Amino acid sequence: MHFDLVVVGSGSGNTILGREFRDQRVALVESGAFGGTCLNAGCIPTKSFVYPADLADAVTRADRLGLKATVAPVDWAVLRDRIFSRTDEISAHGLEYRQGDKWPNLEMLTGIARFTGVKSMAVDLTAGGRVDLTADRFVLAAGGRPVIPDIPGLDEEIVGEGVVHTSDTIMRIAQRPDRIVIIGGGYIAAEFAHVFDAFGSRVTQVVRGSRLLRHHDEDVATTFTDHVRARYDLRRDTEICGIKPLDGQGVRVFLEGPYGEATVDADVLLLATGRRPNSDLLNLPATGVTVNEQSRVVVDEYQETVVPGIYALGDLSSPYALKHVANHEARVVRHNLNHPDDRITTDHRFVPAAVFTEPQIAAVGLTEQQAREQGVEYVVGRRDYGGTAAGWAREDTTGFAKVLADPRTGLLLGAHVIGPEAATVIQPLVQAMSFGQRAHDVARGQYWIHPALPEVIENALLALPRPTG
Ligand SMILES: Cc1cc2nc3c(=O)[nH]c(=O)nc-3n(C[C@H](O)[C@H](O)[C@H](O)COP(=O)(O)OP(=O)(O)OC[C@H]3O[C@@H](n4cnc5c(N)ncnc54)[C@H](O)[C@@H]3O)c2cc1C
Ligand SMILES: NC(=O)c1ccc[n+]([C@@H]2O[C@H](COP(=O)([O-])OP(=O)(O)OC[C@H]3O[C@@H](n4cnc5c(N)ncnc54)[C@H](O)[C@@H]3O)[C@@H](O)[C@H]2O)c1
Repeated sequence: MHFDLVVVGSGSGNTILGREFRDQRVALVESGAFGGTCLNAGCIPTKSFVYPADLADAVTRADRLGLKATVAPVDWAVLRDRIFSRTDEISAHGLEYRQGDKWPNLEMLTGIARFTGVKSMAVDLTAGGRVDLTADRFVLAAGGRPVIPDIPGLDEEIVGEGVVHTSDTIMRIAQRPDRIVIIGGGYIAAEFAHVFDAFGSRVTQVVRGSRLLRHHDEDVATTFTDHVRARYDLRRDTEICGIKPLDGQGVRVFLEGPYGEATVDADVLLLATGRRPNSDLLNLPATGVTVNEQSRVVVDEYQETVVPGIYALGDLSSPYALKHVANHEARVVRHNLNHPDDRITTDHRFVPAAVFTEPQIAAVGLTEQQAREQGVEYVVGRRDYGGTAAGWAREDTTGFAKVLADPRTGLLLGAHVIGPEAATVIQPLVQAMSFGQRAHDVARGQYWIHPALPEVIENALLALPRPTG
């Protein structure tokens, strides 16, 4: 079969195939659940667990506000089914839509794609059999998957099947675990530790280093780590020496840390030790597409690989494994496929990110450590949520906003927020950086609704010294 365009991956890749492609012969290949990670096992289900977890956590801590309240035992199955009944339906409808009458020019192939030669591909169909195809152009949007760490006693075969899970399977488990061990100190670990702790599980989190979220600004990471230590059992500077599934009784985790050797028994073990691109599944050398040291597909500023006509996007190629980045790159690729003589470039200048944990964390631009390491001159403005009326209302004692700016121009270099609704509160700073607005202009050139949370941003901006240039 020959196609004008083949898209591999139905996550962000699915958004490529708009109405402009109705008169072309196109194929969409997907090996897993239609709609990709964000819909089926990523952003959407996790945040749908995080929101009720935020509510439960707020109730548990409401006594500081003078409110006596408790959370009844959480009905995990009800929560889980509310979330997945919606996402599974969206996934099924997406697949039906692509298979249906509205797209007679589209071949929906369910199976694993791999290159067999230059611009030729085989798809091993899930239902059995194989389809061989060629195409003028390809979009590779095959995403990534969890890394399974090398731990003595951990057989990859058992991951997802009972007691050992990754983010791919943990949200669909039959019941809420009474005890969970989470390995890793990044985004996924932080978000699930919050969810399970808020729902009443006994959480033990194991990290190799001394700080959680170590790529974040040090002040934020330290504040968050201290907050977590007071909330659940955090084992820092600790190695996992082995695991042993216990017969029908969960799992035993062997640890070695500053306190010596220890064991922790749990009903469930969650591996949250990073993700890797799926580039190894595509047999890329057959078509000449290259990958870098992190196994990410190499693309230029147009999202094109070294092979003309083969584009890549999202977690497969991007240094930012974030859905808003994959969406942006997909828009760039779609434009460039449609306007080969007037292509646009990807803008990765100011990529924001948020960790939906408690307290929420959001960041954009340089951390203070990066500014120092890169020899970038900077000044800092920092203000606590507790110094604003909205912070008083919440009795907030941990949150703050911190901004870094160029001392001469007053242009923002970075922003870091930890506290209530940080992911929303930071947005004016993403805007300011994207449009080249100066810190003092942002602070004083507009009204800030009183008494609302973004006043912490206004105050942090005003805490910056006046630019000298
Ligand atoms: C638990 C979790 C929470 C997250 N939360 C957030 C968040 O809050 N905010 C945020 O911005 N990002 C979040 N992310 C990251 C976000 O989900 C990803 O960045 C985004 O989904 C990547 O989109 P993509 O299109 O590149 O890949 P995907 O959505 O992963 O799509 C790739 C698709 O390709 C398919 N595929 C792979 N190989 C092949 C092959 N050989 N043949 C055919 N099909 C193939 C896969 O089955 C998959 O469906 C989260 C991720 C996880 C795991
Ligand atoms: N809110 C969001 O935007 C969001 C949420 C979840 C995931 N994501 C994306 O998914 C990516 C993957 O998330 P993640 O949390 O798995 O990765 P991560 O890179 O954020 O964190 C991985 C953690 O695992 C630790 N680790 C790695 N190997 C280990 C080992 N062998 N033993 C013990 N610890 C080990 C690392 O030190 C680190 O603390 C993120 O980087 C992010 O881009 C985003």
